Amino acid sequence: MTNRQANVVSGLQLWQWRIRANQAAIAHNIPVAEVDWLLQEIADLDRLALRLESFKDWSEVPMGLSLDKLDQLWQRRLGDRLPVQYIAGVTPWRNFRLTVSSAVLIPRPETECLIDLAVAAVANSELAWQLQQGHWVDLGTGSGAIALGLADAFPEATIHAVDCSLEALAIAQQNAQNTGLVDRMRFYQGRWWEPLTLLKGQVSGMVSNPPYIPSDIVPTLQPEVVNHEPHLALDGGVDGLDAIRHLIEVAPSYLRPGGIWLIEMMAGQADTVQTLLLQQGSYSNIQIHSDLAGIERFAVAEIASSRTSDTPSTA
Ligand SMILES: C[S@@+](CC[C@H](N)C(=O)[O-])C[C@H]1O[C@@H](n2cnc3c(N)ncnc32)[C@H](O)[C@@H]1O
Repeated sequence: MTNRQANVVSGLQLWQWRIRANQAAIAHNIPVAEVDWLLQEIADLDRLALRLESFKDWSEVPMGLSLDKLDQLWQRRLGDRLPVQYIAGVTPWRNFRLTVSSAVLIPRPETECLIDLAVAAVANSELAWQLQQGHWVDLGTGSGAIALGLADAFPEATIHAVDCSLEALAIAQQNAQNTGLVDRMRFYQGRWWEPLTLLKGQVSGMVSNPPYIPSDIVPTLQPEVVNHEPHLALDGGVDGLDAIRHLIEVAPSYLRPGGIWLIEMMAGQADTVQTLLLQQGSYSNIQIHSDLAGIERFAVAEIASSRTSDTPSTA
């Protein structure tokens, strides 16, 4: 987003644009709230000014882009279903305001739960003190959301963020700089665990939201997703479980005994993931957790000290 002071528009012009944008949103079945959210992000307008429409009388409203450019992008929202977060270039996630571009998945609200589950898993561990100050990894970091959440939740930990996309890593690093957490974060380009060989046997926790959508479902997703978000972030192979299977197999040689293994998955995958974890033989205390919509969305386990498996439970 460019400097807000570089573009100014009269309050009346912006008020007229907002009315047209609201009408178009309704006609295109897009939530009207997106218009005001976008105006808060790109113009110096707060909720009250928007609600009372007090900005209508302002001679100048500073904007991050020109009204023409804003309108062009809004037409893409309507016609191409470009996600509004890519227009604004930012999205809220936990207590962060994250930069996003079409190089990264827009971090989802349900993914926020991964951080709370990581904190709970540590709190319930006999090794809580060691785990919270050790090495944590976010595999497939995208915008860096999970890595930042971990850095925030575990102030004494070092966070290692991996992605195979250089463009995504650039965004993740920018977000780390913006939040002031960058000193405890490391970034690596590569495939899942591969760049982290030096950490074998030492990692306190792995958190990942890998691509998990079966390949034949990807084209059926809503146009905002399938036409604009990176397919590298979505496509999990024939049954959606390629990446999760790999993470189950390889993690035990990187995680320390008692280390936490935590992933996000898709509705319908929980039973298979639980079985795969059990069959692998290194995991104990396997639990499935639901998201706020009641969908079994997260799997958490720990590396058994004796490296033998345990009976699973559903939380
Ligand atoms: C579903 S997105 C998750 C992004 C972010 N962690 C989040 O939750 O919003 C999956 C991420 O995994 C990355 N990815 C896909 N295949 C990968 C691989 N083989 N190795 C490392 N990262 C990979 C993608 O580039 C993408 O950023």
